[in-house]
Amino acid sequence: MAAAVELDKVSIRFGDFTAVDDATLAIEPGEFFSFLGPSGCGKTTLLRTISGFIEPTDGSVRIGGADMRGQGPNSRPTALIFQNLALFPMMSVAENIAYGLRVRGTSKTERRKVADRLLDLIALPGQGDKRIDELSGGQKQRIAIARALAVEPKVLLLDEPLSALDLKLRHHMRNELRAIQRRVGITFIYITHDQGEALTMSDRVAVMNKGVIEQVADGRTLYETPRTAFVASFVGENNAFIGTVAETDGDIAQVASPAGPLSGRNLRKLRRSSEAVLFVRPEALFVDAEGPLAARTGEVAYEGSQTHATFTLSGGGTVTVTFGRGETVPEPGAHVRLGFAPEDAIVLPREGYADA
Ligand SMILES: Nc1ncnc2c1ncn2[C@@H]1O[C@H](COP(=O)(O)OP(=O)(O)OP(=O)(O)O)[C@@H](O)[C@H]1O
Repeated sequence: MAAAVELDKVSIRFGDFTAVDDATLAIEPGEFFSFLGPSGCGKTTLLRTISGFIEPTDGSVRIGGADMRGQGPNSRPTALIFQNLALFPMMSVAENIAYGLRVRGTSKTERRKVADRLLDLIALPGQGDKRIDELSGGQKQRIAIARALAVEPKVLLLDEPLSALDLKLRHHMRNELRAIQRRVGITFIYITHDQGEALTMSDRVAVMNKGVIEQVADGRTLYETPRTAFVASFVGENNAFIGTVAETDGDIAQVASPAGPLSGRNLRKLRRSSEAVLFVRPEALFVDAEGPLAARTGEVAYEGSQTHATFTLSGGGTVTVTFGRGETVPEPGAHVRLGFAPEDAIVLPREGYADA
């Protein structure tokens, strides 16, 4: 089967500015796929290119195997849901859902049937006669999804659809969206700058930085084996040590950093003298009398099952450490040494790492 959406060397330029640089990837049918990156990294531009509002400057977009060049948004098998949902307040819920069908000339009876079926799907059965302003934010969100699904797109494109909702509802809607996607079985392409959102919902995530797709992988892979310093710092919390590779030994590299020599997995096979960043996650650090890092305990925050503590390093800089239940957490002000297993740290090229 052809991929649902393929990007082949897609670049998008606005004058001299490159918003998307040489993007190549294939999104599978039925996949929940996210583009994740900070504001301005090119996510929306890429989504608008897939939906046909922008033509790529170079490269091509294929949907279901067909080249989309010259096809406008209305002739593509995609539907786009914006941040601002643009539901029609004067129409009932059912009329909103079936709006796209009315435009296509579908009969009233058929429209009602489709609306009722979609209301079941989004877990709002029998709500078709309500007015839009009688609904909660999360319900409106689901209506917008039902309205997009009514025209039976092959691919649903979602542009930060949860960003206007409060935190609790946003978390709830993550599960809802994922459940709806499983039920309809079509491809969802989701863009967000919220890594929690991307990681919890998606089969795979493309992490973007300044117009470049830096890594495409499932959430666990992004967290455990990031390919670039940007991905390591953007996905999940991480402690970073900038330095130079002093030695390599098999899969391990030692980085000379202001905090002293530190060892981690040399995933990108960096050679001696390469500029590097060693990353170690807060949960991989622990108090260790023999550890390489001399530190003074700063703030300690108890959060039930975990405790987060910050430490000021004697070589400069701070690190965050997560302690599990039952682990002894040093008192604020206490001088300790911290350590970690080299297998739990990653050494990556410094290139593109902003926090210099
Ligand atoms: N029509 C345009 N003309 C010129 N520059 C543009 C245009 N559209 C987008 N850009 C620029 O391209 C870059 C990427 O924009 P885009 O909206 O794709 O980012 P984004 O990752 O979706 O960010 P956000 O999360 O803030 O929406 C930005 O620097 C933006 O200013």
